[in-house]
Amino acid sequence: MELLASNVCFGGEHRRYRHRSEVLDCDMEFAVFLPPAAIAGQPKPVPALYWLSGLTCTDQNFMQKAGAQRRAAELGLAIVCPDTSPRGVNLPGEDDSYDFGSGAGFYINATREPWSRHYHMYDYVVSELPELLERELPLTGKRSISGHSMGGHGALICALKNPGRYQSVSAFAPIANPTNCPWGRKAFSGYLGDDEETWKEWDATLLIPEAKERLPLLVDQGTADDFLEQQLAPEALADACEKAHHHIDLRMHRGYDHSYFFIASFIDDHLNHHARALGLSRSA
Ligand SMILES: N[C@@H](CCC(=O)N[C@@H](CS)C(=O)NCC(=O)O)C(=O)O
Repeated sequence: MELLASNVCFGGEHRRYRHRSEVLDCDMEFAVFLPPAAIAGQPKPVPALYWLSGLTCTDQNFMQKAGAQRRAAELGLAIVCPDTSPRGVNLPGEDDSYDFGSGAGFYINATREPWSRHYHMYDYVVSELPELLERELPLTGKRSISGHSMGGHGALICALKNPGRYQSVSAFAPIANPTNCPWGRKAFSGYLGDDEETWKEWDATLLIPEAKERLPLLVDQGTADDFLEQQLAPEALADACEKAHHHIDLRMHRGYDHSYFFIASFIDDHLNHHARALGLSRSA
């Protein structure tokens, strides 16, 4: 992997890299924050939080706007931010809308042509990227996962579908029941085709009853989020959890919207949640 940039930040380092992804069949860029412990004279391997961003984002939105580095540096936690879709693959229509194609990979594996040639973001974030980073960087191989909106849902399905792979999971304003909202239906019909049966394995709310591992879900949602009613439906996820006795801490925050101002306001709670599960000693 090729180092594109690095910035010292709270005694740690924010780095951007480019690499060739085999599962996406294109070059990808991603960002990593390494806490001071991982870059000191004798670097000590640290666990990693994978952050999946939402529609229109790159690896940079979270790194520049969430303000997560201060607490991550204190905790000794690395943060990995992948991009949100394959890039530069020149599929017809890939840049036509903000909620499909570039910037909108939905962290699923497309099965429908032409998207199936590149759009395997699920395999990328669950397997290829961690395998690469755990080879190349001082990471322990212990992982947690979180994200926002499309990426909040991505985090939920990555954890629900892979028992034992993550120590903890959380989400900000996830698209909680994508088979039942316009963003999700557009993406799933485009990437998976018209047979809605095939959509079910990619919907967190529908995966809850079958979940093999009972990781508690921490979900934060703003009440002034413009997408809350039409797209996000956290109550569908909470209902599914209640029926299946799956623990969920759904926190509704009055007045907060869908932006990174909301994420920045509560990111420390999420970092502490993950640090506890990862056994980091300075966790609150
Ligand atoms: N129509 C909106 C939807 C996109 C949107 O709100 N994206 C969220 C994730 S779903 C985001 O994180 N945007 C980038 C940012 O705020 O930095 C737009 O294009 O601005």
